[in-house]
Amino acid sequence: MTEQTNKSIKIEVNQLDFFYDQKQALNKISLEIPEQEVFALIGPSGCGKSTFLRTLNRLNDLIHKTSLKGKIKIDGDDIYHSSIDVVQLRKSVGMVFQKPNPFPFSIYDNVAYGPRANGIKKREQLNAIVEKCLRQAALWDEVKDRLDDSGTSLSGGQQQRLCIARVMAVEPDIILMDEPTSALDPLATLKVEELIHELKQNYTIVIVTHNMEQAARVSDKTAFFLDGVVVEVGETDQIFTNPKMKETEDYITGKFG
Ligand SMILES: Nc1ncnc2c1ncn2[C@@H]1O[C@H](COP(=O)(O)OP(=O)(O)OP(=O)(O)O)[C@@H](O)[C@H]1O
Repeated sequence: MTEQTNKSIKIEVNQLDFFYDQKQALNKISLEIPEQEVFALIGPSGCGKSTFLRTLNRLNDLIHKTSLKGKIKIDGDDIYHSSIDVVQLRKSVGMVFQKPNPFPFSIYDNVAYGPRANGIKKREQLNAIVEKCLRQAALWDEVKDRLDDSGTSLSGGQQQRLCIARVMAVEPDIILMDEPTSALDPLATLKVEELIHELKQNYTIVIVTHNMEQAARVSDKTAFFLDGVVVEVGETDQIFTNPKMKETEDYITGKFG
């Protein structure tokens, strides 16, 4: 829940339109996402939440025949400007997917992969990064004696925390999460939610979730999407207890979606 409201704006989205070929999936989205908060995106299936999330690290660029209008600024820089290094952008805007997707390597190598790719070769340095990230991901105690085991040998919830550790190892500022707990059981979900709460001290987090209780539990601000439009955005408490728009109320009370 919100502790303070005077944080600086990390991500500024202005009049964003997004198209898959001729089909418009996002329509005039304008949002401000403050730093070191959790920002939830909710709305019925197909309303554009994942599309929006992927515009923030330009992952949609990889999809054929897509186009975009409007502006997205991160720390004041237009991330679609021709001078932007997209590889660097994706390092600073990490992503955790719906289904845990560890590499078929050891637990250690999953976390060390990004730092190694960035040129870090010294074993002690890699050891320190691996331990720090696994601790931050609240996984260290469960895996410290089996770092050489395959990442895929972990439980689903552990795999998702390993993926979060892997993202953190490249030192992003922003972590995007696309339904990160939808494949997890309630206990594993709780652990990941606790982790999200811890992580916002250091990161700006944008999370897509279908789980209304989860949005209410973990986020500071919430945007309600419908048919590619942001119908309402505000403090999570307000959205869930006193929504201004009828569509928001109908959705959060389960009347549709
Ligand atoms: N790769 C794609 N090519 C063409 N259309 C797409 C593609 N991905 C998404 N869409 C369309 O864009 C619209 C928004 O989809 P998106 O996946 O962003 O919605 P969502 O709110 O995340 O849905 P869900 O909650 O089901 O994951 C939908 O109409 C979808 O069919």
